[in-house]
Amino acid sequence: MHLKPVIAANWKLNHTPTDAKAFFQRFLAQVPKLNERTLVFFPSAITLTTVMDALRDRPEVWVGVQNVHTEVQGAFTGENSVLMARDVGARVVLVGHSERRHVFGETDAMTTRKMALIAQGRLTPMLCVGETLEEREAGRTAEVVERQLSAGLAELDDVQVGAIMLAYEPVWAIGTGRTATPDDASEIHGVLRRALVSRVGEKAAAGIPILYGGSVNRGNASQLLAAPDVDGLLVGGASLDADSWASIVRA
Ligand SMILES: O=C[C@H](O)COP(=O)(O)O
Repeated sequence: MHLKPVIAANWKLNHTPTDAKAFFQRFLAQVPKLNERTLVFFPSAITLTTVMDALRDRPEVWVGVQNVHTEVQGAFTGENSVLMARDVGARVVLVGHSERRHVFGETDAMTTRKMALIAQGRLTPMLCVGETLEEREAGRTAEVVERQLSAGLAELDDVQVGAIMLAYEPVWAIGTGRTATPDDASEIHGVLRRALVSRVGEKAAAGIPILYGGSVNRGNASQLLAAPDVDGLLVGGASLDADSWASIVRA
C-alpha cells in the first residue's frame, strides 16, 4: 500500500502565540493546499488555539498536542488531558517522545496507559520509539524499539492499532545534527513494520505510517522520505522557521 506521507512539525517548547501568527502568515503564503501530504503541527498547549485559528481555512492540516496526562481529569497541576485535547480540536497526540522518556522519566507503563486513553478518546496517537547511542553501540536497537512498540500497543485492540501513527527517532540523532542515513532509517522501520505485521497482519500494518525523526532538514528530507518503509518525517528544529518548513513539506 502506498501511504500519503505524513509531515509533522514538533515545535517542542518554542513559539509563543505571537510567534505562531507570524509563522503562519509567512508559511501559508508559500504552501497552497497539499493533497498529497498529511501535514501535522504539534505546538505547545498554550499556542495551540492560535494555531487552530491560523488554520481555520485549512482543515486538511492536522493539529496535535505534544503530551497528555495518564488520567483524564483530577488534581494534576500543570497537566493536559485527552478530553481537553479533543475538546479544543486536536486530532493527534505524541506519546513517548524521547524528551518525555529521557528528560521527564516517562516509562513504558505510562506510554501503555496514554496510548489506551488516546485511542479510547478517538484521537490518533503518534507513538515515538528510539534507542540511545549506548543502546545502539551495544547492538540493542531492534530489541529496544520492539519493546517500546509492544508497550505502546499493549492495551489496544487490533482496530485501534491499525489507526496509530509511529515515529522512529534515534535519541542520538535528535537535535544533534547527526542524522540516521536513509539505510539506517529503513532498516529499523523494517523491524517496526514486521512487528506490526505480526500483531495485526499484513494489510493493517501496511496502513500504519512510520515517520522518521532526528535532525531532518531541508537538505536531507527528500532522501529520507524516499527510503523504503519511511512514510513521513517528524521534525523539530527545522520546523520552526517558516521558509525552512515550507521547503521540507514540499520535499
Ligand atoms: O520530534 C522531533 C524530534 O525530536 C526531532 O528533533 P530535531 O529535528 O530537532 O532533531
